Amino acid sequence: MTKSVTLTHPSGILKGSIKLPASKSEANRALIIAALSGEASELDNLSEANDTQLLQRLLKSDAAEINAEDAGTVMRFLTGYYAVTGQQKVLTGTPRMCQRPIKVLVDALRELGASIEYLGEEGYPPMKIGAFKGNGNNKLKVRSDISSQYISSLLMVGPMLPQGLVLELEGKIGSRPYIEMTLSLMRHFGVEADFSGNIITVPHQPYKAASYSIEPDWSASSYWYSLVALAHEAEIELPGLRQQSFQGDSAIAGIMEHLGVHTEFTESGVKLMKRKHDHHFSFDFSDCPDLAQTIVALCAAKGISLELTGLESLRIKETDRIQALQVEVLSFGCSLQEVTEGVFRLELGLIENSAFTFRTYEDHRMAMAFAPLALLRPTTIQEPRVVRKSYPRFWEDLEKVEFELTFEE
Ligand SMILES: O=C(O)C1=C[C@@H](OP(=O)(O)O)[C@@H](O)[C@H](O)C1
Ligand SMILES: C=C(OP(=O)(O)O)C(=O)O
Repeated sequence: MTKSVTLTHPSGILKGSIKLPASKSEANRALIIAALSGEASELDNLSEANDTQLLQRLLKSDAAEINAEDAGTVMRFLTGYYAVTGQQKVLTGTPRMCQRPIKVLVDALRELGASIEYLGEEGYPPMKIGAFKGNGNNKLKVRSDISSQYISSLLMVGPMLPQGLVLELEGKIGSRPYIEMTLSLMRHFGVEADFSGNIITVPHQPYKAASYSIEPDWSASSYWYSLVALAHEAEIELPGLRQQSFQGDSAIAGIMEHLGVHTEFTESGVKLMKRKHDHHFSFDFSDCPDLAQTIVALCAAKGISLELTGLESLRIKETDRIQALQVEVLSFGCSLQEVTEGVFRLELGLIENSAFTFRTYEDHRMAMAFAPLALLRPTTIQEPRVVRKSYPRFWEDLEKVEFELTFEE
């Protein structure tokens, strides 16, 4: 197992065109919908991300025990899929996955007529899924302030239910663009759905086979934005990204106008160029939680004071991301504190270290958010293999723009 990678960049000048991995969020929805449609859909540009490769394998597997590893979408989407198609499966994951809550989804599926039994702690994987008695209630109230993945999982199986599905979302709607992405892909595969106020209605109807080309991953693009912001000079092209995207993380383009990167949308994708940055930035990450780590690392490095809200879901992701950030920003002499409920402030410090070392907490985004700092100092990232979850070629792509990498076994 590779222990660490140390990165340096001799010139600080970045030029090149990078083929990003495809979005694992889009891919994993398209795979579930294609499996539910029962017809052959043509999915182009499926992600090489482990989360997508894993779901592809699991959907073909007839094993009784299914391991979703550390992939939230795989765990949540397969729970809905197996429950409503009545497949008898034991569904488990990594030790961390077994600490990520799933009660809201399981309660909703049980009301719809699913039989699901917890094999460990109530409310958490592993679970045993059994027969589906599909005459349950189809009008449900569901909390939407913990994870949008529960809602997406329910929506995708909605058209298969005898009476369809009506969801009333309760509480704040976190990660809303991911719910919209689910509905957009469902519509692409021929079903109608309505999202008005906090009510989502999905009538009973068949999915239709369709072809779909998965867009490159806007979340992965965020690391390239950060690299451009930290470089002396830069011109980076990211082919295939679309201005009209299903992905909420395309918000990175607007955010980075404040933090030192201008985006030009071209016929073939985007071109990133350096520009002046603000000295203070405030942002609500409720719609795009996966961008928070990139922005915290970048602002700490560039000395941009930062106020963040909408971080509630970060504590139950691959790691407790707030805690991980609080520890790692100490390398810059910075501190990340909750100043009033839900409001975090990054207090700036002095960068005194001659080199950086960052821990990654089994979280791909910790590795990729902090790697760009190698443009300032030699930077060591521990457990670099974590990137395989969403962006397995991340280290090779850095080599393409002349980073020098030394792996330690
Ligand atoms: O539906 C999806 O594809 C995702 C939804 C988000 O999770 P939450 O809804 O749990 O915030 C996001 O953080 C995750 O990376 C992918
Ligand atoms: C939170 C993430 O993934 P998931 O919840 O699907 O494991 C992520 O990729 O940042």
